[in-house]
Amino acid sequence: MMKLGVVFHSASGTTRQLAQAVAAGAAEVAGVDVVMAEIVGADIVQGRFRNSALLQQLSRVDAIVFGSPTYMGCVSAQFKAFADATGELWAEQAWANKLAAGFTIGANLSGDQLSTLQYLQVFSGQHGMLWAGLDIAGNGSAKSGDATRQNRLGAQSGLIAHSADGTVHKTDLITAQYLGQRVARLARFSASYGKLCNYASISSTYPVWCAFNRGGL
Ligand SMILES: Cc1cc2nc3c(=O)[nH]c(=O)nc-3n(C[C@H](O)[C@H](O)[C@H](O)COP(=O)(O)O)c2cc1C
Repeated sequence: MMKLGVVFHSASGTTRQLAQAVAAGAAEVAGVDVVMAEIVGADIVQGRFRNSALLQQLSRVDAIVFGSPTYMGCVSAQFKAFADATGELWAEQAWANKLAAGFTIGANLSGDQLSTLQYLQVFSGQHGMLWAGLDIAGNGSAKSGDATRQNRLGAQSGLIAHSADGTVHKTDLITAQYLGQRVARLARFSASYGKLCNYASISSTYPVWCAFNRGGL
């Protein structure tokens, strides 16, 4: 059984709704178990994230989707406290070759959410993780040609969402669900065809990778 973790912080609930949608999408993929890990303020003592059980849980998953609201153009302080607490895991590269992806939400349409996604991508890179973005062209699903117009804000390095009033847009939830499903499928693919350990092994699995991208797997 593959395991996919969804790690997120949410103060007023919108990021949590996206996290739940990511989890629901991942859970649709057969053979994938979802581990929800919420970063809460009580786990931060004198500025330091202290929930070692949550960190241990993540060492056992095959893929992690990170979520944070955009605060002042980056992740929230609570998410950053969690990230800083992974320093020892970084030193051991304990999360190397796990898949990673991310999502964020802001109150403004262009409220610097991309900067948050880019931080999540750099954070995953520091851990030697393999980043998966969205394979949906902006404002519409090229894959299915459906009418839901997924990825309405057009970011492809991950999901960017927007809520002006605390209500999460239906399309953002559908896109979050798709992101969870995609990462879960990639994790299962990676397990079936051997670990994507380095660039060389990615090259050697390239034909299979293409088949996956065409929806063949
Ligand atoms: C301290 C603070 C800073 C924020 N900074 C930004 C920002 O830079 N860009 C933006 O679009 N929204 C910003 N927001 C709005 C939040 O990102 C938005 O309300 C989000 O939906 C909150 O997520 P949550 O419901 O999961 O807590 C900020 C909110 C707070 C409280």
